Amino acid sequence: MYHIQTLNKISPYGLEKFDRSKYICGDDVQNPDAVLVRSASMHDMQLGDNLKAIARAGAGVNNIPIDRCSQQGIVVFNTPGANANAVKELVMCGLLMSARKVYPAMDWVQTIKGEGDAVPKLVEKGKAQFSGPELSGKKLGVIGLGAIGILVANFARHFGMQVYGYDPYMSVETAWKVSRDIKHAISLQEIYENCDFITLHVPLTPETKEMINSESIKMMKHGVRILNFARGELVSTKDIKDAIDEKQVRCYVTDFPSDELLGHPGVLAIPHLGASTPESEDNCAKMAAEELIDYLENGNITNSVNLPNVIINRNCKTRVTVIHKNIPQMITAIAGVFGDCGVNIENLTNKSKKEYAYTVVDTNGDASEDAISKLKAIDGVIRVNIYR
Ligand SMILES: NC(=O)C1=CN([C@@H]2O[C@H](COP(=O)(O)OP(=O)(O)OC[C@H]3O[C@@H](n4cnc5c(N)ncnc54)[C@H](O)[C@@H]3O)[C@@H](O)[C@H]2O)C=CC1
Ligand SMILES: O=C(O)CCC(=O)C(=O)O
Repeated sequence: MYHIQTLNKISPYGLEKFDRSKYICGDDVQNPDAVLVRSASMHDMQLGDNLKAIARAGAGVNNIPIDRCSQQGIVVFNTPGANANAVKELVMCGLLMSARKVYPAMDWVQTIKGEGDAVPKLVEKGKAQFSGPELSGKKLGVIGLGAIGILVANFARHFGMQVYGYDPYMSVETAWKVSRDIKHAISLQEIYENCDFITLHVPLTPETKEMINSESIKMMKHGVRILNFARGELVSTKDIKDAIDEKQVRCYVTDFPSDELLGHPGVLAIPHLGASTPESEDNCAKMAAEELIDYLENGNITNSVNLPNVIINRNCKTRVTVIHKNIPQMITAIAGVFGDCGVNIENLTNKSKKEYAYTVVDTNGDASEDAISKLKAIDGVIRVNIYR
């Protein structure tokens, strides 16, 4: 039996992918083979020797200790694009709310309850304080043109916005999806200096941490509106609050509230709802479950953030997979063990990702305990798995 520990509420649509004759799933599972997680932080968790994989039902993996996982041979998966439409739709809502003061206006209108026939008159009198600009004709800067950023950029054109996109790491494949009338910004400065609205869609990395700070805000247009549906740590809390107080920033919409931000005028705080739709929760859970199943049962890797993607049909008696450091002589050493044990290799695949590599060996022979011990003893080998 495989044991899957869930760390958050995971859609049943995903959980039902696990065949109950082979899998035990639950939040109380001990010593799991794999973990299925959404936003729960795993940084302080012990990663047991039996743990082979972690699947993040979502995009951001900053809640997972990736380096520690790689060192222990634990494959970390995410579900690229599976929640992008949900986030895009809430970003559109955020754009409108940052401009049209709908939220404070709805709060205010409740205060005139009980005024009887005077309500319509009071509405007409009171509404002036809540007027806000249209999006049409305004400039929107999208930072990060991945699964979400592209959808946001392409959709905002339908509001009549002029869209600037910035992403120095964009692949050619991704570039094909960007609408032709989106202006390709060649620097962040170009976005900061030109845009009335700026929306962040980058992962949290050492490079992006607090990228919105007093220096970057200084370059922006007076009265800019900033949206953050990516991660709270991308924006310096102190600097954004100061900039709002100085009216340099008109509104900050964030899906990542903190105590310091809640209640601050000009901050629209949403409780991390970007991906909270049944459709996106189903998509993410299904994709994450399928990734785990194919890895645990076949050693195939799809959508890993720390190891290369390797998907090979299994039509041999035995598959041995080796997670190892991406250093010279590894393939020779691994193949040598099979040769020394008199086992013929039918198929050998090796792929690498940065400092780590993955070798899949298919054979019609058997992998003896002796062979497995010898593989594990090779300098640079981190983990060996056998699939029969
Ligand atoms: N609010 C929510 O519920 C959700 C938030 N997120 C957050 O949004 C982020 C983006 O999600 P996806 O679009 O699905 O990820 P993605 O991986 O498809 O796109 C991220 C893009 O950012 C670009 N990028 C990386 N570093 C950059 C930099 N320094 N400057 C400009 N571009 C840079 C990458 O090239 C990539 O195209 C996630 O990492 C996550 O933190 C994602 C899903 C739901
Ligand atoms: O699972 C969630 O609700 C959060 C989604 C998210 O932040 C992500 O996918 O990066």
